[in-house]
Amino acid sequence: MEKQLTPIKSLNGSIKVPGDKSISHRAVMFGSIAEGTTTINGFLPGEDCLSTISCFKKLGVKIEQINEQVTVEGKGISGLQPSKEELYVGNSGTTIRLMLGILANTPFTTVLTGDDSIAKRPMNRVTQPLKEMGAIIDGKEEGNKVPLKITGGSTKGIDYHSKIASAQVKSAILLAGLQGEGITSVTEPAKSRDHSERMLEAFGCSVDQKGLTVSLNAGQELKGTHIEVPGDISSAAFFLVAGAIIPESTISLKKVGLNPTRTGILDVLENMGAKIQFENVNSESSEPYGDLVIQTSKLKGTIIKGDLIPRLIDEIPIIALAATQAEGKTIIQDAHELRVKETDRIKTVVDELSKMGANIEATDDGMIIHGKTSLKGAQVDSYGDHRIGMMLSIASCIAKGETKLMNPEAVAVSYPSFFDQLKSLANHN
Ligand SMILES: O=C(O)C1=C[C@@H](OP(=O)(O)O)[C@@H](O)[C@H](O)C1
Ligand SMILES: C=C(OP(=O)(O)O)C(=O)O
Repeated sequence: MEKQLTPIKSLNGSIKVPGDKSISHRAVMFGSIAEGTTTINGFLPGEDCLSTISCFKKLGVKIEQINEQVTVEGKGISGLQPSKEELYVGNSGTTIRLMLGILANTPFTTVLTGDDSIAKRPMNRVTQPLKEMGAIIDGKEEGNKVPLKITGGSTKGIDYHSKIASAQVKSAILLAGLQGEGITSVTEPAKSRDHSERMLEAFGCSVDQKGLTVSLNAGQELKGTHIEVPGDISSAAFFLVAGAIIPESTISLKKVGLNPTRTGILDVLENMGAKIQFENVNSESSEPYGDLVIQTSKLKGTIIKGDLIPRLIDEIPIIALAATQAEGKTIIQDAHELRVKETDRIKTVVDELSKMGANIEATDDGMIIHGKTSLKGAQVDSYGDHRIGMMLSIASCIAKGETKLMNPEAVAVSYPSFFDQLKSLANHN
């Protein structure tokens, strides 16, 4: 598919961005291995989270999903049944990596696979520690690439020191450590998102957090509960940047998740000079949220590196666009992880924004952007990466002339209502 996009004069109004993707995945997963019923409100009906539902249904879990409402009838991890077919995770790294952690303790064999993008993404970051814990895993490149075949059993606790700050790695190991025997600890080099830790506690488990180490004891049972999913700050990010860079704009974003392990984008935008107001800050299901109001702002360049990176990893494509509209130089470093997302996001951001006239160069672990530049319409491609598709759509709003976006349908992975919400805020004349 392709989509013709035209410049927008201003963006004004209020929207409720869809539910948080990380929290929606976990609510379905934890509900599926819990005893009793879990109800979820605010679920993200994006393709990635629907893949998670489809995988657990194949493992025999009864799940009913109507738009943002989900009911999961959990029967405990021992209630999962072998799937007759392979589990297809689509485009979703979170689904495959966290499921591997869960399947490390099921006494049967499961085959997992995904789309062309998943086929390129490294899995040894989870399969290697899970093998050490006792799971039997085979796959391409010795268990680094799909399809992967996992036979679970009784795992043993591990004291794992991860080289990368990854919530997917941390969560997979903790989920494996919940069953079997012993204590499981994961230490990371910087703090990654802590939704699993918070939600495990909401499901009645005890999780210990000291500095960069998270530990839990095996033999804990999850109890079904109710989960309220706040809006996804990674989705809100597109409108935060759009509001800041499109003239005469004021956008109010309702009930956006404000977990401090996810709010790096707010710190960066404020640092760049963006005017953001916080309203109605509250908390539900152990996750803070609030309304955010963003106005057109004069931005300046900044440096983004170190411990900040895991707090905004998925927002870097849209931050790069903001940097093209900021006075001065923006440097993004320590972001090697971008190379192994849905696309190589250093390459796709630099290639596609360059086509639109940005002054942007790739480095090994990030990029350097010189602003402020006027962008021009061009033919650009999401390459099937939802975040690249949405970033380019926002870029088209400020570009001179028409932009043709190839593969726009990718946005449905995390934000099916993206184009409708953009339209609802847009003023073209
Ligand atoms: O745990 C999660 O829900 C996620 C963790 C991050 O990946 P890594 O764990 O690979 O950093 C992030 O990029 C992804 O979109 C969602
Ligand atoms: C990297 C992402 O997701 P995942 O790893 O779950 O595919 C993302 O949503 O930007």
